[in-house]
Amino acid sequence: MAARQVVNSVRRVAIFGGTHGNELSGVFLVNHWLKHGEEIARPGIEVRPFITNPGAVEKCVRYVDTDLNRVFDSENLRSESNSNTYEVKRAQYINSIFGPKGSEDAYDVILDLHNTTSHMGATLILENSKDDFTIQMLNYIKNSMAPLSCYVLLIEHQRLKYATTRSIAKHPIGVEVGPQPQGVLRADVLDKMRSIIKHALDFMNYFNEGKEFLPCSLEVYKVMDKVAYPRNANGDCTAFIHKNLQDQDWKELKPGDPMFFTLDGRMMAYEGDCTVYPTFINEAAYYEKNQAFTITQKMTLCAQAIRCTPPK
Ligand SMILES: CC(=O)N[C@@H](CC(=O)O)C(=O)O
Ligand SMILES: [Zn+2]
Repeated sequence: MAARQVVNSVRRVAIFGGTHGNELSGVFLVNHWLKHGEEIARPGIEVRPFITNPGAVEKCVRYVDTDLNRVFDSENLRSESNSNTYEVKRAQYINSIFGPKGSEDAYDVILDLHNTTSHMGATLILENSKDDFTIQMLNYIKNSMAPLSCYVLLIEHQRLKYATTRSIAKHPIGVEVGPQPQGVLRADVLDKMRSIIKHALDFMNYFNEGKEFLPCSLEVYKVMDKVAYPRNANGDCTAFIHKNLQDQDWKELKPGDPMFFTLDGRMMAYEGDCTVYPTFINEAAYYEKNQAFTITQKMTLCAQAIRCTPPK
């Protein structure tokens, strides 16, 4: 018989919005749920909606001093940390409520709501390829979203991984839906995000009720690299996303395919040595990070069956 993991029931869940203040689906959903909690209530689970970066939400900007979704590392979270930017202080506060990161007291699950200007559709972001509970949840959400596509981006990578706000939970999940311009709310994007949250909460409810989730496999796109914009000596971009690549997130990019164009009419091709799957193509927030798109490879993860510890 295949092994089955017995996991504790889910007790505390947070839904974060406004980690980036100009990504409005999460801001409006969380503010709505703060007033009308029935939609996200599930028996026996404390579900807490929370605006993580109110200063950035107020100004409708990504961040005030520094990107909140990059500062949840042990260095910044140490209370004696001498960085006292708005976001680092905020990170310490958030960690004191929903963490501490890596401890038994941390929240079980954090769903962090984001939007992208890229054509990524409904995307779930996974941080750990060995987290069977989360893989099972993402598999459930993906199947429940069908026939709508729902992609899973695995950001586990030695060099490229970043310290996210949600990473203080035992099971962190990023919800990334696009395309939506910064500071804009689109109904189609909001609907997708809202369904993802419904299915995530339903999964945790069924799990707590004792339902067994059988072994599963999940197709994910694993982050392999990022591609920078070509720039001149002044640091200005000299080439931009080619029209053949625009909106082609999750589709094959082959060596020789057009990648960038220059204003003087040159095309620059992708010169990797194998077919890859680009995503976060032309994400507005990544110009300052000098990231034109992310390169991923498709792979399949497997998770053992899971079942909740029976109540004593
Ligand atoms: C466009 C955007 O903000 N994306 C998120 C992805 C994530 O939450 O992992 C970020 O860069 O923090
Ligand atoms: Zn974001």
